[in-house]
Amino acid sequence: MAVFTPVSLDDLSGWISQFSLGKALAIKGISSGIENSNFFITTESGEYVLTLFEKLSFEQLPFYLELMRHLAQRDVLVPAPIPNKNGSIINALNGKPAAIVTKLEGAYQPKPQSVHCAEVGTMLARMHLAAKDFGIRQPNLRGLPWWRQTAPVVLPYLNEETQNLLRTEMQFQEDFAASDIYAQLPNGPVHADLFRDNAMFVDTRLTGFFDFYFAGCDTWLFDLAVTVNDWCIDLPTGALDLPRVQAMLDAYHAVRPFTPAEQQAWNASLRAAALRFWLSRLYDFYLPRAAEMLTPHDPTHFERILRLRVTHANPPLN
Ligand SMILES: Nc1ncnc2c1ncn2[C@@H]1O[C@H](COP(=O)(O)OP(=O)(O)OP(=O)(O)O)[C@@H](O)[C@H]1O
Ligand SMILES: N[C@@H](CCO)C(=O)O
Repeated sequence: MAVFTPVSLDDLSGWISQFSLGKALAIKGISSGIENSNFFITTESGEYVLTLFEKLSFEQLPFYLELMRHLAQRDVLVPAPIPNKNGSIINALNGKPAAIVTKLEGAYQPKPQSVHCAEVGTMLARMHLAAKDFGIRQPNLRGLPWWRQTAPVVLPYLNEETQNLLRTEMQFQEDFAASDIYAQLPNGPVHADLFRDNAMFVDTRLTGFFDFYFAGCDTWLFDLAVTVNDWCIDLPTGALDLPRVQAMLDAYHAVRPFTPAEQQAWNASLRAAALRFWLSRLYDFYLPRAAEMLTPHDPTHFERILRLRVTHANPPLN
């Protein structure tokens, strides 16, 4: 259950007249999201996704939706926000900010193979390049400053050995973020949450990335590390699957070649990406928000991934 604010066909019929999409024909709630109320809608012009934002405000939304518009205009495969007749892409519906975006074909790929990872690598590199001249800047709100706030909050829930891991990794990441190598890493707007359930495929053809609501400015390498840590692993152990890693890295590199600084920073970035999701999962697990309805994701998954990235040699960037 994940429609928090209901929208009837009647509600939609009046509201949709501000868009050039024809009459509303059908609306169906989508059950899988946990942040927003999402609906598939059908109008005389086709099928779309309607999202009512439950937490993000009118002031916060332009970064995400304008980024999607910017990318879609540059042929990056992402949902394109549909403007109303005044050009506005964020409009109130039933008391919430709402947007209509194009519907991506296909379904998410729960068991990606090398061919899927290569498609994702290519599109990720294209996305980074296309976002370079995006005019709105927002930091990654789940970056180092957020880790600094969150680590002390979750530490009391951990045993001593795990506390040591977290403290040691925080220090490692502080040093990394302050290093000359880090300062040389190319950066810009990134997705920052490109897990396998945030991309659609028709067979082996990628049809697009979605769920941009953790996007922000960070290093491109961090974004790639987040993506590799989910798409290219054996899920039960967290171990990297070398053919899938190689397929993703090769495809990315073919579009946007890695810099020498990135080659040196790869291992630290894989660790940073593991730490980011370990922390957010620990926080959601031990400090669930009052109205949270769904079971939180397992934090130990990213604890395992972090331990592996620290102790095992990781495949280099070529
Ligand atoms: N543009 C789109 N095209 C096709 N399907 C979409 C699109 N946007 C969302 N969906 C579908 O809606 C579901 C929920 O969307 P999404 O993951 O963005 O939800 P959310 O509540 O915003 O975020 P979260 O995944 O963090 O819970 C997706 O799993 C997907 O099936
Ligand atoms: N991708 C995140 C969930 C938030 O989108 C996780 O797996 O922890």
